Amino acid sequence: MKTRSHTRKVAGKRVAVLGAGSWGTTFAKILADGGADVVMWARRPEVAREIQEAKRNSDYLPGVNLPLGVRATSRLDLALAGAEQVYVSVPSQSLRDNLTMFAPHLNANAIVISLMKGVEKSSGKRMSEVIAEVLPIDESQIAVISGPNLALEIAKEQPTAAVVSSTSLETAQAVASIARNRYFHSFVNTDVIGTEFGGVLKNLIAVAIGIVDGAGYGENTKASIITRGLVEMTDFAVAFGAHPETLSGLAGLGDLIATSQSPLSRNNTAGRLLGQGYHLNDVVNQMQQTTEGLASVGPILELARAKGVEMPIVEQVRQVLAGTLDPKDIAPHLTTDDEPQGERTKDGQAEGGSAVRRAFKRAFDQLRHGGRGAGGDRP
Ligand SMILES: NC(=O)c1ccc[n+]([C@@H]2O[C@H](COP(=O)([O-])OP(=O)(O)OC[C@H]3O[C@@H](n4cnc5c(N)ncnc54)[C@H](O)[C@@H]3O)[C@@H](O)[C@H]2O)c1
Ligand SMILES: O=P(O)(O)OC[C@H](O)CO
Repeated sequence: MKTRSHTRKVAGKRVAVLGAGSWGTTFAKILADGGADVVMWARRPEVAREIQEAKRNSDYLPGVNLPLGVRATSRLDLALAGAEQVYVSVPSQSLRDNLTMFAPHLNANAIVISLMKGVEKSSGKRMSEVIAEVLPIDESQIAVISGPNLALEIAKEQPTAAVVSSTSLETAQAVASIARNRYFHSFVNTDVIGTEFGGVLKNLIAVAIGIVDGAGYGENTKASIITRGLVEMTDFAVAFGAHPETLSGLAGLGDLIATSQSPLSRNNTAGRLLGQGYHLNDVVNQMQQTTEGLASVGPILELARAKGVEMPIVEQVRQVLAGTLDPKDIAPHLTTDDEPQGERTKDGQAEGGSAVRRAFKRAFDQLRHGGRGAGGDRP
């Protein structure tokens, strides 16, 4: 009953999904099943044709039938004509060039939503930053979506949730009201930095988990990397202005659990192959889909260094990728040799003075005073 009335409310909202890989196609299904009028843009005409005519995308979502209402084209002008919301899902390293192509066809008032989980390798910028730089739109017209969202599970309509984040709460809510259906629930927040970095950073920890898995280690090792990995994610994101509670929400811990545990994750799979001893080039050649974590390691470590944030797990992932560390030696969170007894050797409740603790206090104060800028997952 609730679903039907929601579907009526968003029926006819014209939206575009740019990028027809596994996530773009799955997201088009989410939107169409929520009642929106969806047109996809696929770079390759044959992919657009298969979606348009057979309602299938067999390269990326084998065995999945798309809703009859999903249309597809390889012409950007047709995909973007009249679109009030534009969801972008291309590999992060191609975003800037793609945006330049999108710009002339974009409605001036459209909301642009990033579905991506990478940073630009050359600049270290988040996807929403690249969008703000290239497109002639206001910051309040930009949103990002992140969470525990393995495409194939969602394409099979297994229930999950995500966070829609925008510096404008109104924009986040407008997007959440469309990107929602009986199997996909969208929460909102205004912590764009935390939401985006959550999605980027969990990929790196998922690669680490894959490496230890491939090297033959068991659940204790993986659990300790997940736990200490979350600390690294939180320290990093908070140093850049994120709210710590966002990192313990769907876009942080939630996505970290999903990505670290699932064989469906490309990041986890790439890590496992590295852990089994394959060379990075062979792994990249073998992965036929976007593996954002591999490109994010370098820029994230550079950003971390600039802020004085320690990321021992991500650093050792870099060394495994570079071939300078044997995967069997990856357990940085457990090593205490040559370390001063300081923040790095602590776990759990930090003592006064840590960045995380200060940020928690800030966020709590903001919440207490009804601040709209808080993170976390809100209905
Ligand atoms: N697959 C998932 O489960 C999932 C879930 C959440 C977020 N994401 C994120 O979504 C983004 C896209 O990932 P995906 O899983 O759809 O990847 P994918 O590899 O399945 O598909 C990528 C798509 O982009 C196209 N493409 C490749 N190079 C391009 C270019 N230069 N210009 C335009 N299009 C190009 C490919 O043809 C393909 O259609 C990534 O940032 C990823 O982290 C993926
Ligand atoms: O397949 P991955 O590793 O890119 O992960 C997909 C999603 O980000 C999981 O939320």
